[in-house]
Amino acid sequence: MLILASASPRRAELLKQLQVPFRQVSVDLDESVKSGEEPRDYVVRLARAKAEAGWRQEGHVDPVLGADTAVICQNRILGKPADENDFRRMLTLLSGATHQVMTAVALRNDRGLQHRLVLTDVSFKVLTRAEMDWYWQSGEPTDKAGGYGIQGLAGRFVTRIQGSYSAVVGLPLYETAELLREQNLL
Ligand SMILES: Cc1cn([C@H]2C[C@H](O)[C@@H](COP(=O)(O)OP(=O)(O)OP(=O)(O)O)O2)c(=O)[nH]c1=O
Repeated sequence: MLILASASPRRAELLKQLQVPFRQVSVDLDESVKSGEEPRDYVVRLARAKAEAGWRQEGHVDPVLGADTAVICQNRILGKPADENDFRRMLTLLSGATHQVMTAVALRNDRGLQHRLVLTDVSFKVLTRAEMDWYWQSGEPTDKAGGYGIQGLAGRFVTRIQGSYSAVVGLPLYETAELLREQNLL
């Protein structure tokens, strides 16, 4: 059975849309950025590392999917906010601007390790202080790259998206289906 190497409930929900049976495991990884590493290299490296870690952890038998999402603004990688100040710093960068969401998905099986990288542009309205306060109070930002979730309350801040909605939420469905089909898993 396919394995999703992710603790994210959102990724599991998205993968269900592909109607392939899977089980979910979590893997523990160092997610720090290497010095001088380009954002796209970083998300690809992490997605591949998650798939590889799952493959090793679960005994090199079942195919394993891993994914990683990062929000890139002014060539800076915004991870999950460490605290409220960090959240405000991130939302101030995103306010009234267009940023890029990078999601990589990787599939490891006995034939090797494949991946896809998906880039999506997301534009935000100008955010007021009151909107930032309200959004922080909701509790939603804490576990999300860039400090927001497009699928939740922050949906109202998004004026435009160009690319893959499912990739922004955490798992690009078209590209994941493509990877699975190539390996005769779909
Ligand atoms: C930008 C954005 C991110 N996110 C989420 C997707 C990811 O779950 C998370 C980015 O962190 P990740 O480190 O990619 O993933 P994760 O730690 O949640 O799960 P795992 O490593 O176990 O697979 O932010 C949203 O849910 N909505 C959004 O609009």
